[in-house]
Amino acid sequence: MGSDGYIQLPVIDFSMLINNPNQDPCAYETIKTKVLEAFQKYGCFQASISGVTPELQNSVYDAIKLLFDLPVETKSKNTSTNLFYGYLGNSPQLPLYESMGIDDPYIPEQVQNFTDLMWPQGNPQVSNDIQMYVKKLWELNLITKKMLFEILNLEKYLKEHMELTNYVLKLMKYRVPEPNESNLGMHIHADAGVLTILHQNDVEGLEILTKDDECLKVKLSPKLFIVMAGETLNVWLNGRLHVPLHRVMMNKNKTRFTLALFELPKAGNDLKAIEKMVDDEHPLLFKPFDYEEFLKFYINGGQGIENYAVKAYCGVSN
Ligand SMILES: O=C(O)CCC(=O)C(=O)O
Ligand SMILES: [Fe+2]
Repeated sequence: MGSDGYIQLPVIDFSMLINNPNQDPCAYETIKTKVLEAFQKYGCFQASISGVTPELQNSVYDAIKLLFDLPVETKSKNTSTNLFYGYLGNSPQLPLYESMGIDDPYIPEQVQNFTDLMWPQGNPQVSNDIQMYVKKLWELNLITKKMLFEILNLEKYLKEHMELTNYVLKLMKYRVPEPNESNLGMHIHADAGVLTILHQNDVEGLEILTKDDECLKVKLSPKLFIVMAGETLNVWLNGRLHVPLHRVMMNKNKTRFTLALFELPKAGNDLKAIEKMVDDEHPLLFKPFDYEEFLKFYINGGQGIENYAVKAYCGVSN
């Protein structure tokens, strides 16, 4: 499966699809199949998309670097309605890690408010670049979800499920470990939400645990975005996909920056399997749950929590 400790993830080209009125229906169908197969086998894939120029990417990463160079008092002004998504840093558990989050980042004013908070004198360039970048990540999220629901014959459930979630853009930094420090950037975990779109700068570090229990590195390519399934998606689909466990290990002497668009459930909704996904062959795997209640359980170090936290919370034991 892997060579030289690297995982060979499927690479799927979306560049002809998004915003293309002359889209080839055959190409669309082929990609749909690839998406489903990738999610079933790996729980993730790498996507290429159009409209993200190297200039835009460089400019966004330059901006992130400037952001993390701001004083802690300024960075701490970044708060989020989603737990864990406001400014985080200096954690004894994850000393290398620092992050900031922007709620509903597809709304231009949200990004603008964030940059105004960080740079009270304004920074329209950074704000515009982040907005453009988020738009691309968001389009990729939407088309992936649409394809997945279509290929599973769940089109009629798509709209109602889209109303159950919101988005957070997370900007992350991993500093280089000191000689006496562990190089663990982030503990092994599965993402709890629906879909995550990840992009990193020129420093590798993401590792994925395969179904064969091998922890393999993801090969870096500035042109590729990682699309990853989260546990909530698998609750909706009653376990039809693989949800990958992953972690970050810092292997190089270079600071690592990551951008991630997380799709997360809104509080106050019952998250449960779509009826069509439950039958004799596929018995119910998860009890309905509320994301906020799950987070409370998680924070309190809930019983039985291992790497698959949602499964530990609402998995049906048999
Ligand atoms: O930085 C990365 O590449 C991964 C981050 C991650 O897994 C997460 O924030 O859930
Ligand atoms: Fe993650």
